[in-house]
Amino acid sequence: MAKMNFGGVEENVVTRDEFPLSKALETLKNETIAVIGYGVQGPGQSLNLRDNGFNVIVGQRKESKSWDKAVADGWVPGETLFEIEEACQRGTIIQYLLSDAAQIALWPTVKRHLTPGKALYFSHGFGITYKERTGIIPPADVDVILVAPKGSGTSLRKMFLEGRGLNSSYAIFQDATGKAYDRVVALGIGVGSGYLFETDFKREVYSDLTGERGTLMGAIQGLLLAQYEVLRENGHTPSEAFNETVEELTQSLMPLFAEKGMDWMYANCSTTAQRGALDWMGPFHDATKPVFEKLYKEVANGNEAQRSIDSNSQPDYREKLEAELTALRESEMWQTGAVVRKLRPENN
Ligand SMILES: NC(=O)C1=CN([C@@H]2O[C@H](COP(=O)(O)OP(=O)(O)OC[C@H]3O[C@@H](n4cnc5c(N)ncnc54)[C@H](O)[C@@H]3O)[C@@H](O)[C@H]2O)C=CC1
Ligand SMILES: CC(=O)[C@](C)(O)C(=O)O
Ligand SMILES: [Mg+2]
Ligand SMILES: [Mg+2]
Repeated sequence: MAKMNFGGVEENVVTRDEFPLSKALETLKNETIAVIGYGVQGPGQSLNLRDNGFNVIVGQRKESKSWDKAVADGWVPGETLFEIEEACQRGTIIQYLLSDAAQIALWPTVKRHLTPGKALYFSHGFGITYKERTGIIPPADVDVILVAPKGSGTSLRKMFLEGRGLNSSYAIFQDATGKAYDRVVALGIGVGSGYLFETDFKREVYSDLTGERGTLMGAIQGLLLAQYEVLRENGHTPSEAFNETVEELTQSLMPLFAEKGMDWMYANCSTTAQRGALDWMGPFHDATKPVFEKLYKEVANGNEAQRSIDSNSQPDYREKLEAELTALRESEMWQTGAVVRKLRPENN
């Protein structure tokens, strides 16, 4: 494990140099990795593992679109693709990648097949951390481990195919076999992680729920919408409002701070922009910090988890989410976005 200095703070990380793919393959050579669920993370992780040469099978409900997708991706029914229960029985490592709500429903099935020495793997600290609400309490004689890619399974796969890697955190909740560390790190490398950083299940889920509700998804949606509305209410065209709010951000400025940091973005903008942005950073920070504090509290007290369990356990949760996403897609702002994307020269 390498110690790295992050802005003055030392952390344990695992890099591909110190734990290469060859070592991961050797570590897991006698294991059957059963990836349960073929939604977003399932395809990304299982396909990367397969392409990396691991012994991997998929478990998915037969009467589902995801089953058909798995077949289309080359998983063979009866050989590498099974009903969930059969995959759990065959796997020595069970990667539990159903939606967090479905993990509660299927837990009795999975638990039956957690015989001594197997490993139970999560990509989210949810089920274990909120165990009073989920009922997910693994037997004591299995390893319980986590690799949480910090991004969508779609990006995990795309970046793998581009020869890149998405960073992941890893954690060990229970080391029954003495092999949990090697197993978790080998799996983290195998699924296509960039580097791995250490966490525990609770810190993973608290930070993840905060991040996706915050800057990664919820906060950015709210922030962009607020600016777009103000520009529109003051007579600016959709084209101007969208370009000045979203297109310039994703196409010009975000790539700059992705490449070399926020200061690099500043250095490549006008001194007019730099002066104004540095001045307005403060008011935006002060206006949003209390919202982030409230959000973190709601995560830590379990309310956010309960809301998610309650809504995503309803039989029609997919239809309800889809209706909300349709409304978002059909809003003026994102209809404008569709046209703006179509007008990108590379899309013509
Ligand atoms: N979506 C992502 O990219 C990320 C997800 N995660 C975590 O990975 C895990 C999997 O998440 P996703 O891939 O988003 O899951 P998902 O919402 O795409 O669902 C995965 C699978 O669950 C199955 N499923 C749903 N309800 C079911 C039921 N009642 N019975 C049987 N199967 C059912 C679906 O058929 C689907 O194949 C979760 O713990 C999530 O928090 C972590 C990082 C990113
Ligand atoms: C993609 C990711 O890591 C998220 C936003 O946390 C999730 O999909 O749960
Ligand atoms: Mg996440
Ligand atoms: Mg998440």
